[in-house]
Amino acid sequence: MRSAHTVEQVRAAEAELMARLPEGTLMQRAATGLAVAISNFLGGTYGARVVLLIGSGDNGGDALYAGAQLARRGAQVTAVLLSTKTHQAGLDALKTAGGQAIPAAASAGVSGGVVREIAGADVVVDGIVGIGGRPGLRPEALAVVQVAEEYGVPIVAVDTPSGVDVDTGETPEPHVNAAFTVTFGTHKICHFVDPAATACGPVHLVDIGLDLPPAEVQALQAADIKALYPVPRGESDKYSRGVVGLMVGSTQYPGAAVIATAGALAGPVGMVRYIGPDAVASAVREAHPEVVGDGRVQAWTIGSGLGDELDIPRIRELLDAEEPVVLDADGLKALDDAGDHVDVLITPHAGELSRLLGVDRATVEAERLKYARLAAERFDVTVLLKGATTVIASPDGEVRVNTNATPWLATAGAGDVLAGLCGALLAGGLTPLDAASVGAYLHAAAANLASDGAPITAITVAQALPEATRRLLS
Ligand SMILES: NC(=O)C1=CN([C@@H]2O[C@H](COP(=O)(O)OP(=O)(O)OC[C@H]3O[C@@H](n4cnc5c(N)ncnc54)[C@H](OP(=O)(O)O)[C@@H]3O)[C@@H](O)[C@H]2O)[C@@H](O)CC1
Ligand SMILES: [K+]
Repeated sequence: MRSAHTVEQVRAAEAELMARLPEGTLMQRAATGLAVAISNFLGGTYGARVVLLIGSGDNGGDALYAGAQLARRGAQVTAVLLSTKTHQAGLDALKTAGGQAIPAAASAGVSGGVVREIAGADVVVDGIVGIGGRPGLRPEALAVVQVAEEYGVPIVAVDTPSGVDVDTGETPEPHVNAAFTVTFGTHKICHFVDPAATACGPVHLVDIGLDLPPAEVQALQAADIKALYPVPRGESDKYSRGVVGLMVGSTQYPGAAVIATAGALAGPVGMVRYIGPDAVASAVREAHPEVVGDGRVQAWTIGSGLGDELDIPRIRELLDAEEPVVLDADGLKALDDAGDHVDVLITPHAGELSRLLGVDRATVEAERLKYARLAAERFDVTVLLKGATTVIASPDGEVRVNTNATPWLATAGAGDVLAGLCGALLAGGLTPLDAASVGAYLHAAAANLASDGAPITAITVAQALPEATRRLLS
């Protein structure tokens, strides 16, 4: 499991640990981890040209000490000082190791010397701000970051890409887009939640020995997902493994029924029931002869591809019944904030969530964590907000993210596969939070297998689910 803590939690853990250790120990641990990561990225340090962008705080201190270590191993290191305040001991260490420091600005904009240094660098290290920063980049920082972008020099973010909102993952202002990020002690929320997560690139975690409380946001990994998956036992039969009912697809969108059924059949259930118009049911049985009709189920998937044919009173009855429900796509129109929906999992994309909450789509895209949490609380449901990183928020405030998706998964019908699969996982006995976590993970893993760098269709994702599950469970 990967955990992301808030800045406040990190500060408290840091204070507690620093009180027991000689001064500067944590920064040295951070700097060593950073120097190793940069050296690995460069494939060695001798002769490499490294530019450090240094802000006024300890984030700059980390970069300066790491720069000193790289300089001692033969790198040519230049610190660009963005503030009149600089971590003095770090700067002294860099100079002692043979590095140099220059101020960022000339009278108008970035000095020619700084442009030349950046243009010739193999890597730029962003030590502008870390967890003490406010969103956005000040003009002098923005100007040097733009020089690095212009010359295509990769930027390594120290702890966090400067300019992002660390505790929310929002990016309301200009920020660094990192080739990768090296963070310390624990992940921060910006590493997991988009749009900031995308700005981080891959994130390397350096252990500095912090003792941390339960995390605000968690990203389950393969071993966690494996532990949750409902594997049948010797005494299981098709009913005890769970039966999922699908109320999806329509004469308008018959394909959604076929695709969602494929997702459900690849889940852990013993049986799949389909309820819908005769013509659609025939299409489903033609594609999947094992599917049966109406009867008792342990969970429902409702909504994918219902189009205008949705029966809102009937859906509301099912939402108020005992069986847990995955509510997707058009079915979301039946959701109201009056009922008790603790066993309901909704699977909107940003546009659908924006309609549910009455805010515009761009706002939801920009503040994904906030709006996933808000919907979970308002409707008393678990929310799986689809996207490059999926945010899953439960009504009791627990938040998880799924980070293994491929952009190729943005294809018509992929959401139907996910809805069918999540329904099967609910019927298999998982809670909405766990069903969403396992569903999002396997859906993305299947997409990666199916795609392997090429375009995919929803059906090929469903077809890859058994192999993704096999690899997970083996
Ligand atoms: N905690 C830990 O466990 C460990 C932490 N460590 C490291 O320390 C880092 C935190 O250091 P920190 O507290 O000194 O804050 P940090 O982010 O360097 O700078 C804040 C200062 O920057 C300024 N400023 C604010 N916004 C700005 C902006 N948008 N653009 C430009 N400047 C801006 C503002 O100062 P001002 O200029 O306004 O006076 C503010 O005071 C952390 O991320 C990690 O790298 C590790 O060494 C070891 C373990
Ligand atoms: K940074």
